Amino acid sequence: MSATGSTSSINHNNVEKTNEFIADDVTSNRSNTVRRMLIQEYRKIGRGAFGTVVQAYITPNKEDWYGPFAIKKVPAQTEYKSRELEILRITNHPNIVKLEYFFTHVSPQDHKVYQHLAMECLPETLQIEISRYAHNKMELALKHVKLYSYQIARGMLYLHALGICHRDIKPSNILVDPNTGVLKICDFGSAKRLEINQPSISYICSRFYRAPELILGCTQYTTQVDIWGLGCVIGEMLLGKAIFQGQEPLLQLREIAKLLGPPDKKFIFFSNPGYDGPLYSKPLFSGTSQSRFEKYFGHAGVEGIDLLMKVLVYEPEIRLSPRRILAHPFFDDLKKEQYFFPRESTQPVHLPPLFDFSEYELQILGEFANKIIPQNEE
Ligand SMILES: Nc1ncnc2c1ncn2[C@@H]1O[C@H](COP(=O)(O)OP(=O)(O)OP(=O)(O)O)[C@@H](O)[C@H]1O
Repeated sequence: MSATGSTSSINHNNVEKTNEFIADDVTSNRSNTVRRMLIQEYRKIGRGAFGTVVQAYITPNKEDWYGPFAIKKVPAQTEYKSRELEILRITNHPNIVKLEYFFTHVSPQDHKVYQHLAMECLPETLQIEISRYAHNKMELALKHVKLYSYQIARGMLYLHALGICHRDIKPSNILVDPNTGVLKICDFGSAKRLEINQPSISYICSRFYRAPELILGCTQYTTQVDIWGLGCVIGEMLLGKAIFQGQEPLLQLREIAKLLGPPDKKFIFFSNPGYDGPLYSKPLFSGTSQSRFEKYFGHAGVEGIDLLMKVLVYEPEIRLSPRRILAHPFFDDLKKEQYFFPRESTQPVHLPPLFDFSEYELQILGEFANKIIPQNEE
């Protein structure tokens, strides 16, 4: 992992740099100090709708090197309002990607100003991890599914308590280190602090992971839209592919109805009284939705199926909250065992810290803390 904020021990001189420039206003997110620094970029590690992400090291004096960082570059002035910097500056949690430095720089290519966010760098995304297993016709071990799902829920517990809704939960926005089992939520480009009675746009979130109320055009949604995304991500880890693959926006609801059954008319009305799209009110399968969950997610065991059935529900108020998810028996194994086996490894590795809750988290958890923290850690 990265030697962030301190001198890097990694010899990156034998890796070929792709770009180098000086930035005058590099602000440290930890200390708020502003310094002139040299930035050396090594390779592109991501490209998204709004910008590119490169791996880079930075130095104030060419002797002390910091990094590697993942530097996300996004145009500084656009019509689209990104609250990413604002949100990353206030978050501090083991399951949220850490912002280390930020600065602006004019691109020599298009002469536009780009915001640069230098974050801790993790080796992979959950999307790559899932597709690697699927490609080899293998399943992600249930222990890994539990480990990753738990950490996403813990990150959400923290974000949602701050009122922050991520609004784009999907496997490519979840970073993982498969060797240590550590997971961090990234990409706060769509995130927003939701306020009661303040409308927000419903056209957010990538299609396969959109909560039903968003599909219906609800503008008074809550942070529970992220919980739907978490359910989709858990399902995808179990199945090896996205569980609801609608070919167009409104067909997405049909895919959901194929697993959950038809949406209730009341739910549709409360989501958006003006909705005039397809209702999918006829059952699309025979038998119960429980039997559908069992068919698709049988290998998640009784507890896994129970958790998914309580997370993937139409009504956001009934969908489990992050603390109820953390307290679900599906995660009991993580409390009992101390080790896991990373992919293709026969050497057990200590699980990352999962119960080192801060005072703030303990406050949010309230009486649930007793159900979540293993007895021997209290
Ligand atoms: N801290 C990081 N460490 C390692 N890789 C990262 C990091 N941050 C981003 N990436 C990589 O860059 C990709 C794009 O990053 P990000 O999702 O933040 O950009 P985006 O422009 O909002 O993308 P999208 O439009 O796909 O949501 C990620 O999917 C991931 O592969």
